[in-house]
Order: sequence, then C-alpha cells, then structure tokens
Amino acid sequence: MRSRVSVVKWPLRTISSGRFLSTTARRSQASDSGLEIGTKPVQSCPVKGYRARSTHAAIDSSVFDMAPSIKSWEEVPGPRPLPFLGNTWRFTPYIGGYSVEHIDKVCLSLREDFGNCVKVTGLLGRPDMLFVFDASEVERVFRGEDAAPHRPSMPSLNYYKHTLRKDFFGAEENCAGVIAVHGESWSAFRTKVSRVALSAGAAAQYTVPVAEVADAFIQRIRKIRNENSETPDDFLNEVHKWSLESLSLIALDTRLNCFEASEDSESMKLIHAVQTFFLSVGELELRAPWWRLYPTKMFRQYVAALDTILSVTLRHVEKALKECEATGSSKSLLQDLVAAAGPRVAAVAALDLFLVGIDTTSNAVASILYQLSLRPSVQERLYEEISKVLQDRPMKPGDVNQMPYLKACVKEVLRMYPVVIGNGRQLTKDTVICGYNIPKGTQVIFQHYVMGNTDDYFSNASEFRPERWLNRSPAQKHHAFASLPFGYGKRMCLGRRFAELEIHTVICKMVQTFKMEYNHEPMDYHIHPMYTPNGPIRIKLTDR
Ligand code: HEM
Repeated sequence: MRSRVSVVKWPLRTISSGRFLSTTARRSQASDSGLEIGTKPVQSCPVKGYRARSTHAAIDSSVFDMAPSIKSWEEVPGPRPLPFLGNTWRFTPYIGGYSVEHIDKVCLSLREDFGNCVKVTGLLGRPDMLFVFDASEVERVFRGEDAAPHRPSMPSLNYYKHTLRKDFFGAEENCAGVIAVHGESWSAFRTKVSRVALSAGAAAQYTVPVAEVADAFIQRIRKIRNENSETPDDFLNEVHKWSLESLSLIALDTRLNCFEASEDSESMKLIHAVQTFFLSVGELELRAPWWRLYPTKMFRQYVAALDTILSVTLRHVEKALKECEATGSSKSLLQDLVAAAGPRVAAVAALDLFLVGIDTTSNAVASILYQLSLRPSVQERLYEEISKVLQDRPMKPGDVNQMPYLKACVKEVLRMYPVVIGNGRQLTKDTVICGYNIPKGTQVIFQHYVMGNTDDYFSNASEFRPERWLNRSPAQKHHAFASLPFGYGKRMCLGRRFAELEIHTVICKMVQTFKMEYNHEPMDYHIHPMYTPNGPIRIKLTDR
C-alpha cells in the first residue's frame, strides 16, 4: 500500500562525501557540553536515597542498601485505564475530558490530582507515559543521561527517513540526521554538526543579514496593516514567512524573498511544502496514527512536502559545494558543514534544521509580540534599552549582549508560554524517578510548562516579570531545571543560538519601530502543534 507514495529522484550525482575538505572546517571547536545549563555536571546517581522494592534487573545493586524504599511502576499514581480502552478514551471529544489541543491543561490537572510524578498508561499506539513536575528530579535524570539520550519524536518522520526514503538516509553510515534518529547513528551525526553549528561565531556571523530580514518583515507589515493599523488575521502566516526567510539564510545560504515570491518560483514551492509539513505533522503525530495502516491523504501530502524540502535543500548544497570548490574557503554555515562533514551530512543537517527551526521560532515570536502588546510599560523599558545601545545605527554582533532586559523578556515569555511545553525522553534503562522504578522504554515528559507556572519554582508565577531573570540574589534564584524551553544536555536544541539571534533581532526591530497594542478579548493558548495563542493575532501597530 505504501508504494502509492511517489518516489523522488535525488539530485545527488555531484554529491559524494569526502570529495571536498577545507581548512576552515577546523575552526569550530564547541561541543554540546559548552551549552549545558547549570553548574558543573554532578556524577550520575539515579537512585540515591531509595531502597529497591522492584524486581527490574537493570537497577544497580547498591541501591538495595539505601532507604527509603523504591516503589514499583505499578504504584505510580495516575488516571486509571479502563479494560480494553485504556486511557485513550479520555481523548474522545465531549466524553473524555482530555484534549490534545489542551495538553497544557491536562498536565496542570494531572499534577493537581496525582502529584509530581504521574503515569498515563494504555494509550493506543503509544508507550506508557510518565509526567514529571519536580525540577530536582528533572535535574537528576538529565544529569545522569547516557551518551545517546533517546527523545521520542515524530514517528511519521522516522518512517519517512528509515523506511520510505531509506535509500537516501541510509545510504551512508550515520547519515540520517538528528531528528527521529537515535543511538550511535544520532550521536555520530550530532557530533559532526555540533562542531560547526554550536561554534562561538556560528550565529554571530548572521547578525547583519538576519537584521536585514527583520527589516523586510517590518516593511511587509507596514504594507499589510489594515485601516485600523492592525495586523491582519493571518499575521501568524507572515511571521512564518519571516522565520522561513531567516532560516533559509542560515541553513541554505540563500534569500528566498518569501514576502514577494511569485507563485511558480522555487521559493513558493518551498513555502507551500513547509506549510503543508507543519499543517500535517501535528495531526499525524498527535491524533490516532491511521497513516500506519494505510497512506492517508494527509500522509501522502506530508511525504510530498518532505520530498520537496529535501530536493530544494540538495540543490542548495550542490551550489554551496561548487562555491567551496571554486574558492577553496567557506563563508557560511552550509559551506562550513559541507567542508567539515561532507555534502550529504550538510544536506541532511539543513533538512533537519528546516523541519524543527521554522515554526518553533515563528510561534515564539508571535507569542512574544502578543505578550508585549498587552504591556506598554514593558515596551517602553525595552525601547529605552534598545535606543541606548543602538543610538540609531544598524545592529552589529554583540549588541544584544548589552540588552539584558530584552533577553529577560524573551525568557519570561518562554517560561510562561514555552512553545515546546515539555522535554521528552524514552528511557534507555530502568531509572528511579521520584522514588519509583520506571521501566526502560517509558516515555518521560519533563513538564516545564507546569513547573514554570507554579509558585513552587517562580514566586508569583502568574505575573509577567522579566526582572526575575535580572540581577538575581541567591535567595531569588529559581531552580535552573524548572524552565528549559530549549531542552537540556546532549540532545538540547541544536539551533538555540540561531533562534535567539532571530528572535532578539526581530523583537528589537519591532519595538524600535512600533508601539504595539492589543485591543481584543484576551487569547487563550493551545497546542497547534506548538504552544501558541489561539486566534488571529490582531496587534495595533503605531509608528513611533
Ligand atoms: C524558539 C525557538 C526554538 C525552541 C523553543 C526550540 C526548542 C527545542 C527543544 C525543546 C528541543 C529538544 C531538546 C531536548 O530534547 O533536550 C529542540 C531540539 C532541536 N532543535 Fe530547537 N528550538 C527552537 C528553534 C530551533 C531552530 C531555529 C533550529 C535550527 C536552526 C532548531 C534546531 C533543533 C534541532 C536540530 C533539534 C534536535 C537536536 C537533537 O536531537 O540532537 N531549533 N529544540
């Protein structure tokens, strides 16, 4: 049945890894550990303080000597599954009470009803899940992670890479990328890419072009404001275009001119493909996985979109390869990747950055703009800070480091409204969490949306107070693992520095240019599939 999905021909003739090596490849030295949050890593100690009652063999025998006792998986509290229906029925509209779109609220009620560690079992087509709302436990488990943590993600993409297009992604050893890839294959790929993508100057080199994209975005919204000077109902779509334009610059070394692209251009094909991918990925991942039984219409569109993104990516990699060969040097992230790791790795890396780097960033920006538009005094303080640093000159690398309040505002929005509401891991070994022995294979969700919004970790958590991130005395410091919007450790966000550059730049430009107001009913947030304001983002923009 699956063969009904059309197969693209990869324009790969000129691509063969190892054909090109440049000295510039060796300039990046940073590794993931350079970005780890918190103080020195502590020795992994997953079970200290507990005496084992469980029969799971993989637990270190030393734990048996310690008190108090480790409780079994069966004892973990959680909503009771029904015979045959498990807990899946709870997601049935009108009767179940749970909704995929409002997992945020489900998580809040799980914590209220069952405590800091809650299991949800009997979910059709999914492993058992454990929700953790205790920052110290999050820290202990994250710090004890092994060399290749497994993040449960995107089964549909996994199927695309490892089954449908395995001729491409499996053609070279360890060349399947980082998204939906695990174990040794993930680790080898990530090491190659992190050296380049997380190096000190990797993001900074894009300061000026990213600022130019932000300027183009401002020009665009000046044009599309309505007669009340408000952004149009499909404003989020415009923010997606800004994000796509910025990321193409970074990942593909090209300007797509998304704001003016003609219908038959390659840019527009890419824009449509990216939109189709985002529209379908949430449905395929969060709803009942019918695509596993037969290729549904949505699944076929999803595969076609991925094929388009991959073939456009490959064309740009070929171009980068030719430029590197002609000049003997590299001037961009893509060229650095080609030079350091070969063209196929560069192409797969660019694809992965594309798949997870666009709607995360655009939804974060939409959410930040919405939150700022509700708070004129925060905007004024931001405006003062920005004006003082820039004094009417263009942005240059390092400017944002002089804008602590801007950074604090972004952190505060991501604390209260993280676009990815939890960090997931599929346990690669039996692990004690909150005193329970959690079996290998369980999907654990470290729920920073809930932790970020409780007074246990942030005083007056429901108040928007960017100041809490500034000049904190030891007494005011919050738990470093209670808000981790970019994840943690070896698997943390590979594009964090790029995302921050893009977000800080565009927010800086918006605040410099406009006073923002929101004059409608307050918006609720929903999962779509990012955590984002639910409804048209109609912000009144008055020129300063
Ligand atoms: C506000 C924007 C963003 C947020 C909140 C965000 C958040 C995250 C989170 C929570 C993870 C999982 C981390 C973990 O499991 O510990 C992740 C992974 C990842 N992100 Fe981001 N991200 C953002 C933007 C970006 C951008 C712009 C890019 C690309 C340039 C990117 C590339 C990646 C990649 C490749 C991974 C997978 C890393 C791996 O599995 O090794 N992200 N991101």
